[in-house]
Amino acid sequence: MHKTIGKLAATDPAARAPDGTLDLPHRLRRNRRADWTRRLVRETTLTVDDLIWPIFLIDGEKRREPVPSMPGVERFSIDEAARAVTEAAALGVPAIALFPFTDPDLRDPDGSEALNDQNLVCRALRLLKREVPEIGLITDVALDPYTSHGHDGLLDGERILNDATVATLVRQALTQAEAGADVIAPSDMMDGRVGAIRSALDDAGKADVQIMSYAAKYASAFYGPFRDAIGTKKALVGDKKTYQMDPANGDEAEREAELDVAEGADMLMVKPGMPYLDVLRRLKDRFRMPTYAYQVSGEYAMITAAGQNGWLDHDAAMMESLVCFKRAGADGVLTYFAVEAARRLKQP
Ligand SMILES: NCc1[nH]cc(CCC(=O)O)c1CC(=O)O
Ligand SMILES: [Mg+2]
Repeated sequence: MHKTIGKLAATDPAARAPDGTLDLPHRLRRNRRADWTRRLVRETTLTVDDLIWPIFLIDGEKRREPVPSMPGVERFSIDEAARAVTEAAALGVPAIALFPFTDPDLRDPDGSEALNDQNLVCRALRLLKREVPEIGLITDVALDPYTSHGHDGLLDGERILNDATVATLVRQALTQAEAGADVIAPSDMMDGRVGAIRSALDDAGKADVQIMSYAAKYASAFYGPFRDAIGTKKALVGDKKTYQMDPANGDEAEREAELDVAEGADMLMVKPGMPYLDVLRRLKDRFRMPTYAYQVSGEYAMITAAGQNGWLDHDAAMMESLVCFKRAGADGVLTYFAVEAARRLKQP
């Protein structure tokens, strides 16, 4: 019998046997002593079903163009995208998210290319729906790939116009749904856009199209490489702090999510990922919604660059980061590592 049950054994001198053995009733290391028991007590698992792969699109044919600040990530012309997405689907990745690099000549202050049903995203949607029907297609709703000033909304001088932007986003969402988007993902952070998009989709006979809301999207420095990838970094005038959230705020994330749930969001997202795991946990616990984390471009760049320098073990850091999203409450992760991670998960 342990003399010390209920006490802190190690601080009780009586608990120490003459040979120095601690008289411990609880030894948490017992469950960790071999691989089989570690597997048996594991609380969360990452599977390929948890992975959403964001990809970048460019115009042209047979083109794959590296993104310098995201080593290993390429922009695809849509024929190449079909090839890459076919491979992702074969690995079991359930969904992809599409982001266009728009020709600067097609960008204007109103982002009108967003409403063109022949734009890069719409053409990719139609091709991918035909060639890879088994994968889910998620599209980003926001104007930044299409505006000459790089903002997600319409500007009046330096002011982002909320309600006028929402009207345009609704039309962008309908254009994407018409072209074959399965999930509309508004990333713009305008107030009221989820409700407006939901009712417009329903009125258009698109009640089956889901909405994944970027409910808590922060004004983050970690989006830098993404803005390189879609070519908005040089264009962007000022910053996005009047619509994206202050990284210092957590309660406000709950209010953002609460409104999006009330407006009809099917899924919630927190973005960025790793520095915001507390926000993820709060939203999951409070709303019990399907909740996703976006491991953004800057997070990808950090892990990849440190791996390339030999400063950390790339694959181990990648897999650890992904399982930690699950532990923090994510139902899935948007990650540029999706295909690499899926390949690793396939290994015996
Ligand atoms: N609406 C734009 C958008 N959608 C996804 C990302 C960032 C994704 C990433 O960094 O990987 C951004 C960038 C931004 O808000 O400036
Ligand atoms: Mg909101």
